[in-house]
Amino acid sequence: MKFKAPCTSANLGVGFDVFGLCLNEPYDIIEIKEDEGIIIESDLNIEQKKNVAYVVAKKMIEDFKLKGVRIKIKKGVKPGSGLGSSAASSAGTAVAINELYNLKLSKLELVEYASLGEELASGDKHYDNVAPAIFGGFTIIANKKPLDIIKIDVDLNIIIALPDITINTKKAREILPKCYKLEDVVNNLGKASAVVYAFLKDKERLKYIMDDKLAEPYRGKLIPNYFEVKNILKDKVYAISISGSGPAIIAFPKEDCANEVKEVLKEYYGNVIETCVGKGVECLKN
Ligand SMILES: Nc1ncnc2c1ncn2[C@@H]1O[C@H](COP(=O)(O)OP(=O)(O)O)[C@@H](O)[C@H]1O
Ligand SMILES: N[C@@H](CCOP(=O)(O)O)C(=O)O
Repeated sequence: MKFKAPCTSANLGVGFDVFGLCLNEPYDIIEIKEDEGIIIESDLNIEQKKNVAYVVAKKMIEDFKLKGVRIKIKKGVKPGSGLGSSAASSAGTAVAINELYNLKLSKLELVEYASLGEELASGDKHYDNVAPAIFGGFTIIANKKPLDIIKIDVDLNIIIALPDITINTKKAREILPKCYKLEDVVNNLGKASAVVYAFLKDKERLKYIMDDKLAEPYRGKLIPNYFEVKNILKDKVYAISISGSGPAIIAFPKEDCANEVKEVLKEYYGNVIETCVGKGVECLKN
C-alpha cells in the first residue's frame, strides 16, 4: 500500500501548541507491507530505531499483536524546517498500519499513536502537527487528556518560504520562557479566539495571527530578516507568521497580492512553495 503523508504548519502565530493546518504539499510518500518485525527504510541518515515511524509502528504492533511491517519513507521536506516533517512520517505510519491491518481505529486514536513520534522528535507530546496531518484542514487541540480535537474545513491560498537553515524543534522549545506575563497570555487568548472566528466567518481577522507574544518574539530572531519581511508584507497578506518552530514562514496572501508576496519571499529566501489546505493522510494505492 502507498500513502501520501502531508506536511503541516503548527501554531499559526497565536495558537502555540493548539492550532495546526494541513498543507497539500510538500508530503512524504510512505509504502507499507506486511513483514516479520519492524523494518524502516528512509532517505534520512539515521538508524531505524531513531526514526519516528519506528516508535509508532512498535507500539501499534505490540498493542494489536501484529506480525510486523516493512515501511519505506520518501521524505518530501527535510526535518527541522518547521513544516511538521517528523509528524508527516508519524501520522503516515499510524494511518498506514491502521489500513494494512484493518484495525478500524478512530482518528483520535491514530493521533495518539502518531504523537509518540513527536515525543521522540521534540521531547514533548505536542499534537498540533499530527492532528492536521490526520484530520486534514485546520485543527484545534481543545484538550490533551482526554484528547479532544476540533476540525474546521478552510480554503485558503498559502505561500511557504523555506529559508536555507535548520531549526531543531526541541531546541526551539527550550528557548521559550517557562513563565509569561498575564497581559501576554490574555493577548494570545483573545487573538486565538478571533482566529477561529476568522476561519469560520471573516478572513480579515486572520490578521490576529500576526500578534503572537508567546513564541515569535523569541524565535523570530533565529530566522534571517524575519521581522523585516513580515513588515514589508503585512498589508499584502491576511496573515504571515513563523510556521511551527521555523525557519519556514507561512503567508496567506490577499487575492490580488499573491505574486508580489511570492516575489518578496523568493528574493529573501529563494525557496518558495505555493500550496493550499490539505486533506490529511491519503491512500494512493491499495
Ligand atoms: N521520519 C522522520 N521524518 C522527519 N524527522 C525525523 C524522522 N524520524 C526521526 N526524525 C528526527 O526528528 C527530528 C526532526 O524533528 P523536528 O526538529 O521536530 O523537525 P520538523 O519540524 O521538521 O518535524 C530530527 O532530529 C530528525 O532526525
Ligand atoms: N507547537 C510546536 C510546533 C512545532 O512544529 P515543527 O513543524 O517546527 O516541528 C512548537 O512550536 O514547538
